[in-house]
Amino acid sequence: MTATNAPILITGAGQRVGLHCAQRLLDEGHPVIFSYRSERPGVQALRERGAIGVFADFSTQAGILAFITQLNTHTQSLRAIIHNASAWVAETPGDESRAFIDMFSVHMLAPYLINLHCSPLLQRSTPADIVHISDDVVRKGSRQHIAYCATKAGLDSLTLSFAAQFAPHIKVNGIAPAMVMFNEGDDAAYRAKVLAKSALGIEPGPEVIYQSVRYLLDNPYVTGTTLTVNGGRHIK
Ligand SMILES: NC(=O)C1=CN([C@@H]2O[C@H](COP(=O)(O)OP(=O)(O)OC[C@H]3O[C@@H](n4cnc5c(N)ncnc54)[C@H](OP(=O)(O)O)[C@@H]3O)[C@@H](O)[C@H]2O)C=CC1
Ligand SMILES: Nc1nc2c(c(=O)[nH]1)N=C([C@H](O)[C@@H](O)CO)CN2
Repeated sequence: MTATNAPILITGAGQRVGLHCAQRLLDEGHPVIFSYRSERPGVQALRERGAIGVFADFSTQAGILAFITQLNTHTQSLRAIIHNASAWVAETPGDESRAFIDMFSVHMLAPYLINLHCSPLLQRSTPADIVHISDDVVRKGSRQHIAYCATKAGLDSLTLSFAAQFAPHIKVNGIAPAMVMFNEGDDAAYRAKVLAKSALGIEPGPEVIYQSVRYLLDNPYVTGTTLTVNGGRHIK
């Protein structure tokens, strides 16, 4: 059965990139289901536009499976799944394992279980896509975010495996951004340091990620690919 306008699921859409992409998908007429963990103004704003918010804490298997159960009460098909939810946590002395386990769970276990359990929903839509949002830092590693980088590298591996597993009906791709938007607490010195790392030297904002999502959803001949969106960090 081909769903005419099946919803798009985007995780971690309460703020920043996920919120922007959810808003843009709504702008373009897609029904949206989104996951959130904390009540934020963005969560209410999406609800007011008719999007369905589903609570999710992806830090445990139980939380992931509970989300999947809830999701299935809201829809019988999905046009796409965008795995955006993420924790960017540096190593904290004495608590390294907790951080690693948390980021393994949100960056790898959640996409893995959601893809496996929700592929039947995607099978009911044509076309159908999975998008994993990773990080350009996987390309060379990170001294300050070892566990974060390793778990994002695992997500890139899931892109390749699920692309092979789900072809030809479901396309599976990744997006690997470098800095697209700073965090509120980032001071001027940090911002200057980060901007100097790329050839283009700008803070582009979340629209560049939506443009990448749009390309992947609209292109029928791209799968198993991860788009680099990094301002030319690799040539600097
Ligand atoms: N911002 C940037 O410059 C860059 C971003 N990226 C990637 O792009 C994506 C979007 O980035 P950005 O918007 O900054 O992301 P955020 O840091 O704003 O995180 C997005 C959401 O993920 C949710 N989240 C975190 N941990 C969990 C969890 N355990 N369970 C459920 N939800 C969770 C948070 O929900 P809540 O707030 O409700 O707790 C948060 O709102 C991410 O995958 C990120 O790694 C990659 C490179 C650069
Ligand atoms: N979940 C998140 N992941 C990342 C963030 C973020 O704010 N949340 N930010 C970055 C930085 O911008 C980094 O790219 C700067 O070099 C990376 N990942």
